[in-house]
Amino acid sequence: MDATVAPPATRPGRSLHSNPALTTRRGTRPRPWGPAASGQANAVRCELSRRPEPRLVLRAAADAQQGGGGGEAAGAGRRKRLAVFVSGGGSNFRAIHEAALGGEVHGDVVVLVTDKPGCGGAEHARSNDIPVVVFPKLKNAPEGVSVPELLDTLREHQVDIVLLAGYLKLIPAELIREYPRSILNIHPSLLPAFGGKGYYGLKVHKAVIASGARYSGPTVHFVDEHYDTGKTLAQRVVPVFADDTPELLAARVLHEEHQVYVEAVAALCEDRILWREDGVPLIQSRLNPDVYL
Ligand SMILES: Nc1nc2c(c(=O)[nH]1)N[C@@H](CN(C=O)c1ccc(C(=O)N[C@@H](CCC(=O)O)C(=O)O)cc1)CN2
Ligand SMILES: NCC(=O)N[C@@H]1O[C@H](COP(=O)([O-])[O-])[C@@H](O)[C@H]1O
Repeated sequence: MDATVAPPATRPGRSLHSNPALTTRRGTRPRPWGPAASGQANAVRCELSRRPEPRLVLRAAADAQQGGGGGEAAGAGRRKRLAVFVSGGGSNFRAIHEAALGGEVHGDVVVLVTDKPGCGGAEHARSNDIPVVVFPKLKNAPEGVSVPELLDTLREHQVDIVLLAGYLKLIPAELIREYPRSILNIHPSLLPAFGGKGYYGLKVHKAVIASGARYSGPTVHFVDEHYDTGKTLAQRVVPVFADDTPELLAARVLHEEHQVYVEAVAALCEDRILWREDGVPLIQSRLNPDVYL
């Protein structure tokens, strides 16, 4: 499918989602977020600035000669088979698993991969009869599999989509090639800021606070050969407060992670990811196919 979408002016009757340029209204002093506010549901008052929509030339993943979601209409197609990679507690894994069981995600977690077989994510998998595979093979995890063995295991489970959820090892290029435009990661900062080697867990939030940034939030991105350099698919924004600790900020970001990752995974499972001409992936709204997020 190659849908060229012209600006609204020439397309009466259909409106595209305007990219909101969040600006405070002239003369309005931005109000503080959250607890510092006067108890109202405060946010910076914004107005949508309607700019002429850029011409969107969109292609479904299949049409872009890539793997990943096919070209079926949104919501069509069989349930996707998911592999989730974790290294820690696995709260994002659990959010995705619960969304799959509850019907929000049109897929099923069929295998859990971890470098830490005793971690919370692996425990959750075992208690839900989801097979656990250890990767990579390490001194303290001799039961780990090699890259070819991992690929064979994912094929045996007929995995369609790979989801990294707090996994702390570099995904090898062989896996990237096997699953083009079908591997997602959740990172706890607004990439490209505060990403790359050494940026994981509380280290990310410590760096954000030390930088003086006033906003942070999670990024869902496609995975390429390097840490955190793949194409951004979705983000959420949270405030950073003056008295924040890394733990407080981590909890605020994690809450948003659980929602934005489930939304992104749901879109990938329903083939609602379209690729803009310049290579940026967009989520097609489930409610209105003319809206791209
Ligand atoms: N090929 C890719 N592999 C992985 C990606 C990716 O984008 N491409 N994302 C990471 C997840 N991640 C950030 O989101 C990330 C994880 C770990 C590190 C890191 O510096 N790791 C340390 C080792 C830490 C440990 O073993 O305890 C390191 O490599 O020295 C950075 C970013 C998952 N894989
Ligand atoms: N750079 C990778 C990274 O820092 N990932 C982060 O690890 C945490 C895992 O939590 P979870 O195990 O509860 O999902 C999450 O905050 C995730 O964004």
